[in-house]
Amino acid sequence: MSDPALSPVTAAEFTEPPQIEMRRLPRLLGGALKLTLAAARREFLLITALQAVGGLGLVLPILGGRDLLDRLLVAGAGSSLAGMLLQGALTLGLLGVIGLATAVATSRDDVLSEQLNRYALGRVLDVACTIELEQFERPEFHNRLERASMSARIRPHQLTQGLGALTSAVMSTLGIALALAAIEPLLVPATLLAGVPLWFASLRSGRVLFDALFRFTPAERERSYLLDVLTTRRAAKEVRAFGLAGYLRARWERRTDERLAEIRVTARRRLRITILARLTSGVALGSVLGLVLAMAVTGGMAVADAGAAATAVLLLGVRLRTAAAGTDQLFEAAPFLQDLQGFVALAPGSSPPKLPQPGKAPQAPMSPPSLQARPEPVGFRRLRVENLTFRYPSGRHPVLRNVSMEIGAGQVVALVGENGSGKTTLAKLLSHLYRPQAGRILYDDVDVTAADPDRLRHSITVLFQDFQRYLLSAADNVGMGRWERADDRAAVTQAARAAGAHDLLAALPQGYESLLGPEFAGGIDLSGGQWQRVALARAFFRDAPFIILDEPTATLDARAEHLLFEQLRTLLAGRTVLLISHRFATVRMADHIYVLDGGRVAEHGTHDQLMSAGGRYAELFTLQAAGYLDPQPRDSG
Ligand SMILES: Nc1ncnc2c1ncn2[C@@H]1O[C@H](COP(=O)(O)OP(=O)(O)OP(=O)(O)O)[C@@H](O)[C@H]1O
Repeated sequence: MSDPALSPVTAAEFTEPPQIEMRRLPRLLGGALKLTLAAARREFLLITALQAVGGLGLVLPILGGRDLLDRLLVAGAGSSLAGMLLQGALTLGLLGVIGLATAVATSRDDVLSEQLNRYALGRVLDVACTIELEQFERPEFHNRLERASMSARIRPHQLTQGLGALTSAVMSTLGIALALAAIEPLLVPATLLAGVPLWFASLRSGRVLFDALFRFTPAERERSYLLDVLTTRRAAKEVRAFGLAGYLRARWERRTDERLAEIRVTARRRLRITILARLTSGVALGSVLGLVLAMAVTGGMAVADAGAAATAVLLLGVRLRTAAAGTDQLFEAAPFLQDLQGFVALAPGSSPPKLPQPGKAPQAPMSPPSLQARPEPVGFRRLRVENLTFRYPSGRHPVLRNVSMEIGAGQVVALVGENGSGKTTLAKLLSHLYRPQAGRILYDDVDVTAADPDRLRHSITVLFQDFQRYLLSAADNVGMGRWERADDRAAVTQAARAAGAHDLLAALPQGYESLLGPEFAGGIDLSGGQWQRVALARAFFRDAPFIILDEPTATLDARAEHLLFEQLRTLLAGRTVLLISHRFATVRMADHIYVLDGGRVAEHGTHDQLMSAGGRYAELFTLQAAGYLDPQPRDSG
């Protein structure tokens, strides 16, 4: 999705740091300004106006000060004290107003920061939620995602701070320049020239920082990963059981040392740039002050004028520094924002999923789940797969080669094969999570290989081996199978019953409202098999006509597994089921069985046909069955 506020400068794959060219800067800053206005128009305009008041207001105290000095020197003791006091009070009053404007601007800054953060992170989420799953297989995508997430958090705000500081500095510079021009116009361009080295330094320094962080993204991701392993509950028990904490910690420390070294080098390079720029700027400013002094000494300028001019030149110097601090921020943020814009441009045209409206009755596009009902399959009466070939982006060889199969609506088809033979991958293709490089998927002779996957997935349920454990309420864990009608408590309970999870969930302290997972206050953890029942309930609750179950009973106890498969036919009657399982006792009840071997279909048929064929299936079946039989008595002879 292209966001007008984040229109891409370039959406190319950034394997190299993007180049920021001077001619692109106005466009980039314009884009960033649009982003700010889209995210927080009111807050931004208010803050900018206050900063402008703060900046422009400086001119009056300077001119007021010069007037006071003039009166004192010219009129001496004869001048009116009351008039002078009034003028002094006015000047102080103005300084107060300026201070107030600045204070209010600062106080609104936190809100602005949060609004920008939300908006920019929202655009990052637009990409993360809608981009094809395949991108998550690519390290380059993760590098970009990491940078975009980091940039979204801090860079838009940094940009507005830079813009604010610059606006304020430009306004006050303008004010002081006007005051200086009233004294001696020549001094204005001479003083402003002193700002040029600072401006170039900002540009260069920002670039140096971005290049360093760009180079460091993969290492930084590794560091974050190690931190994650060391700090999350998921990994904590294995880290302890294997005594890995010290080893992993040392790796994290090493990566951190490398990062620190890189940051030191970068900081030194940036410091060199800054020192050089400040020296050049300081010399230029000193020369202007020398000129003022010379003019005063040679009588070219009155003493009061020279005093005010010197003050104005010094103040201008300070303002130029403030402006440089602004441009520092601006040019530091610019390449990161360009990178972010490129990432945001990756979002496909589809809109992000709609969120349920609080308090609004959820729409129910599907009929309430009635697991005993026999709805006609929505998608197909016959699904055909023709010569499917698929390779993962990071893989060297195809994982599936010329796979062809057929599934009739209402059938239970099983996929078996050894570890790594491609079963889960085929399930991912059939649920339209990935697109094959070759071959077709046909619904009743209609090629749906390139159809809108979101629409197709509406009629599919997939329960993966590594299903999610949502740290939400038990009811949510089930209801998220079809969030649009997650409030339908009767249906949630029905799905939980079908999956053998109802008694367990009803017995929790707050029943279905109990929070699952102990990471949040009041949360309760479940056993592996109990979690699997909840995941199965979620799959049932989805109530889709085509159900893909990848090892749905891997962690269920023998009784639960037996019960489930006893009931499966009844529970899922009328639905098409693709069942992946290593348990042949389960597989044998399928209408048709496909055996995968090294990414190819090695054989297929009914259990009886495959057993009579005496091929791979018969071999695996017999091997497993032998494990349940009494061992052969040892030959004592
Ligand atoms: N995301 C991935 N990127 C690269 N290769 C992958 C990816 N996922 C799986 N593979 C590879 O694809 C092959 C098939 O994996 P798949 O998960 O489909 O096998 P499977 O038959 O389901 O195995 P299992 O019985 O162990 O679940 C394996 O060699 C695996 O290494």
